Amino acid sequence: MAKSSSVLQSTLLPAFSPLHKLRNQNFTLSLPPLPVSRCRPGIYCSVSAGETTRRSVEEAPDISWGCEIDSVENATSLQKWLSDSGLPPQKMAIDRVDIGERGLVASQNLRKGEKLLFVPPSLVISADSEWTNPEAGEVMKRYDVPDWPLLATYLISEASLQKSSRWFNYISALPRQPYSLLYWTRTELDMYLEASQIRERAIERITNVVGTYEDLRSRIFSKHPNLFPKEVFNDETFKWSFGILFSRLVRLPSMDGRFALVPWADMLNHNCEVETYLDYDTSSKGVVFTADRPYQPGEQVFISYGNKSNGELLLSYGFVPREGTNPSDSVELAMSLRKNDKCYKEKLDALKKHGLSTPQCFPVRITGWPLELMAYAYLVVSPPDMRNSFEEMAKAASNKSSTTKVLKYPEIEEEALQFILDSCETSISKYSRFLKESGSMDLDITSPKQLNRKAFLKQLAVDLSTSERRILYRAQYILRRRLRDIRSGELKALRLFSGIRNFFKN
Ligand SMILES: C[S@@+](CC[C@H](N)C(=O)[O-])C[C@H]1O[C@@H](n2cnc3c(N)ncnc32)[C@H](O)[C@@H]1O
Repeated sequence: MAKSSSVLQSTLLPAFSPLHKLRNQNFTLSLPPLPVSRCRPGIYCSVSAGETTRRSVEEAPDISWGCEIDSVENATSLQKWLSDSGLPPQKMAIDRVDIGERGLVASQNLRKGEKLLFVPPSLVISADSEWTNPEAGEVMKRYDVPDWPLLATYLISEASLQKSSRWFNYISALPRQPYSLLYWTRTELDMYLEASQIRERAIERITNVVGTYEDLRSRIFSKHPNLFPKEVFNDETFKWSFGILFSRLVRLPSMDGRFALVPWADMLNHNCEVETYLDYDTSSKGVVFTADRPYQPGEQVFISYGNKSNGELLLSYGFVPREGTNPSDSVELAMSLRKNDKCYKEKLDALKKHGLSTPQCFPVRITGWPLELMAYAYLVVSPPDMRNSFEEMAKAASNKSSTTKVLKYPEIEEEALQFILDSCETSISKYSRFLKESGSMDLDITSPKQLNRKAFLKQLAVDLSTSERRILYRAQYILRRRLRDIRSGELKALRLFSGIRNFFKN
């Protein structure tokens, strides 16, 4: 399903499309935003289960690199290797933490405004990094592969070379199974995220990853099987490498917007209340962030992954911040043209002309909804005698309108608001049904490990649904109040009118 508004775009949002769609275009990726998340001790998500994974496991070997996400041992070796390789002495250390399992913790007082990290470019992985297997790198460059699939292939290539790769210590400390919706099976997505539009986004993303791998396989790997053997470069290893990229890749604005994996910096967890981002510092020539608050020794240090909704955080990073703590939270509301509309085709053509469709999703926030959504609602409810305005409405709904003028059609405002309210209520009822049923949902468990996984996924889905429904409840409240005001205003006008009429009669 398409999304028209750019409200959710942030500089740190990964946008990813398969090669067959984006050939010769640059992939645009970036890192994530920052809400406070709840710690869920004792629940781990390290087991693959479900039909997709089972099938893949039969076809391809398990990922044999990386570690359990809470492993501090590998992180300690990483820390040592980084300092031996030129990372300056740090005021933070890797440790087990309440939020995010492993994270960076202040080892001394940190001042607000202080620059931290200073990871040199030699320790950063980007599209320009040297390949331990130079022939494989040459082939990928010859095909002009864009950054995202290039980096995904690079990561697999280096991981498979184990100790011969200079990144061995880094890769050993990466999670063997990154938390991300890429690891949810189709059944799990359908069962747990049935009410949320994030389900569609996850399916789309999984399809893109599979499509990208298939494209690389048919165009490049199959022609160079010695350099890219199937046992190493397969859909399972690509799921892993893309999972790592989605949850750890950053865009560095001061390095010409380059995408990079920054060892050490990628141990920082996200907090919605923090407003500081990673970037390259031209004066110190290293990747830094500036502390936006003081930290005491032992306190966990956070950065922002960008202004992302809870759904987007779940999609890329596999966690949902605690309800009400994410000021950037939003929910996608789906709206559709009415099938029995006499002007259905004309309206659809107008939408298509501006890159929109039916159904179409718009982000609703706790503070309100975008003007594009209102324009779309006007188009849906407008009668045939307003056909001259269809074009203007579709354009305004697409966010491409050059004027900042707010569309106003007083004659259909009430109907448009009622239409949005109906869409909200349809969506609310889906969330309520899921939340009610989730209490008695059969988890179909066959082992204790699966119990952990299923309970974990279900909890994430409940948290996401609760936070998305909360935004819709707020929208419902505002819409009802507005409609009440309009209707009572009309009533008053009507009374006034009949009063005047009676006056003249008498
Ligand atoms: C860039 S890595 C941060 C380091 C990571 N904690 C580790 O141990 O490798 C991003 C991952 O950290 C975790 N994470 C980051 N911020 C979090 C938060 N606020 N709540 C829960 N998990 C978080 C998620 O698993 C996410 O996919």
